[in-house]
Amino acid sequence: MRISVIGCGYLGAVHATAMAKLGHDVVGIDTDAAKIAKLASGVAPFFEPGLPELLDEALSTGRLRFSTSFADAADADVHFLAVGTPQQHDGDAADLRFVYAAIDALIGVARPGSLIAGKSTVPVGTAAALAERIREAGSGALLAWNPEFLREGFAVADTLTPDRIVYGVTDERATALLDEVYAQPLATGTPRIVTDLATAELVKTAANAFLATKISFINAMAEIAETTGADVTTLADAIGHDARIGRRFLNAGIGFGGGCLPKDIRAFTARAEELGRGESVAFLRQVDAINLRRRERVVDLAVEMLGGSVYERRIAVLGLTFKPDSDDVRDSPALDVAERLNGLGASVVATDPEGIANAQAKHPQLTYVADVSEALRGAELAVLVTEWGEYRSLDPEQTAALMDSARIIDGRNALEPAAWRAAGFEYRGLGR
Ligand SMILES: NC(=O)C1=CN([C@@H]2O[C@H](COP(=O)(O)OP(=O)(O)OC[C@H]3O[C@@H](n4cnc5c(N)ncnc54)[C@H](O)[C@@H]3O)[C@@H](O)[C@H]2O)C=CC1
Ligand SMILES: O=C(O)[C@H]1O[C@H](OP(=O)(O)OP(=O)(O)OC[C@H]2O[C@@H](n3ccc(=O)[nH]c3=O)[C@H](O)[C@@H]2O)[C@H](O)[C@@H](O)[C@@H]1O
Repeated sequence: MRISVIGCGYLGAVHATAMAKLGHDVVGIDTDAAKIAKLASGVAPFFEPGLPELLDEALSTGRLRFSTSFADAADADVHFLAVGTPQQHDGDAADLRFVYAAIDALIGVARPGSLIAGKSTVPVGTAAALAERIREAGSGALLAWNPEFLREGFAVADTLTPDRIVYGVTDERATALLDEVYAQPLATGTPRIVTDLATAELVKTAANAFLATKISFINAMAEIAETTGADVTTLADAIGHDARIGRRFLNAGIGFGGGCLPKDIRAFTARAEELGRGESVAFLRQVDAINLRRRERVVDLAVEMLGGSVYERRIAVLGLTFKPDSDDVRDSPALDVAERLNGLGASVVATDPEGIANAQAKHPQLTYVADVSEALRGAELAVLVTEWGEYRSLDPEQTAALMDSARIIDGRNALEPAAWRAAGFEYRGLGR
């Protein structure tokens, strides 16, 4: 099939490349010329394990190309819409301007009978409004919503072998086209849910809201554990054995960040309020508040451990990205903690295996070093805020030898407390 992917950010670049891997003839379109030039030359514009190899392979087969011109999408059978839907600058709602700009551009080129399949995460009701806009413009293109559930760091596998595929459709022709697109994963038994537009949009929003709630639930338990001397990690293991609860997404720590969970729960709340259903998801405000409190907790702990002030004290911040195996620092709790400590006058030295360039672009005033040993050297406190494998496997004795004082905050509960304490560390986790 001929496929266009509109918007080649984290989602779109992976989707375009994976579609070529599935045997389709793909063009990726983005308004960012620098990004398109990189992708076209085989360079992934962000860190995602497995993507460079897949990109190379797809480009070499000739099945994948990139362009800044919507005209190059004109002959596609299916256009995937993967532009950003960030939080508005002055509120919680999603900023849909990129979605509308892309739809308007597509209306100008899409063939009658071709399908525009939305992958971006949008407030419920958006797809119906877009379908109306397409119809009013007299375009014969169809619209479907086909939300995406990939996780950064596992994006390639999540796209090639998804847990499920959801189509929101109003026309059987859309289902048939999407079945052709996903023939390969469907043939291996991937569950396919065909529904209406609103349900498809809501499935995505609900999934992210649930995941965020699960994380804030365990972080709320961490707060109680901190007051009672209980251990939240043991608690998570114990409740996680109940298959109805499950252990995944019960890791307490400095909480969730990234380009999706935080903005998606806020956009959901804003949309529900618009619909007069604010009370139905009012708990999501608590989910957000619990999450943000965890960042403050780490900063308070740092102040406490350094005897009341971090001013001019050297602190090594290990991690900048919102999670390991990503270079994404959008709404990163790790970067936020580094920034807050810096704001209190601490002498912060931050490090990350992949996130320094993006962090530097956002917060140029922080001091960054590429090497973790250099970050630790002379520090009076280490704060682990992104659980990269290389930080998890740090040797406590060697770490103590590098630092001025053996103090560590394990903001992701990723270390073995006994081993660090045995090496002389004052070790503090979150809720343990
Ligand atoms: N990042 C992720 O892991 C996932 C993201 N999503 C959703 O996918 C959407 C995109 O997210 P990301 O890829 O992370 O965002 P992003 O910000 O990395 O990428 C968006 C891209 O769209 C491009 N763009 C903006 N306006 C355009 C236009 N009119 N025409 C063509 N391109 C245009 C931008 O230049 C940018 O490259 C969001 O709605 C997000 O919630 C959903 C699942 C996973
Ligand atoms: O809509 C999206 O963009 C995506 O958002 C999340 O994926 P992602 O943002 O890549 O990252 P997650 O693995 O979900 O982690 C999100 C945040 O939660 C934190 N987290 C995760 C799990 C946990 O137990 N505890 C915890 O604090 C992570 O450190 C990270 O900051 C969802 O997991 C994807 O299914 C979804 O497609």
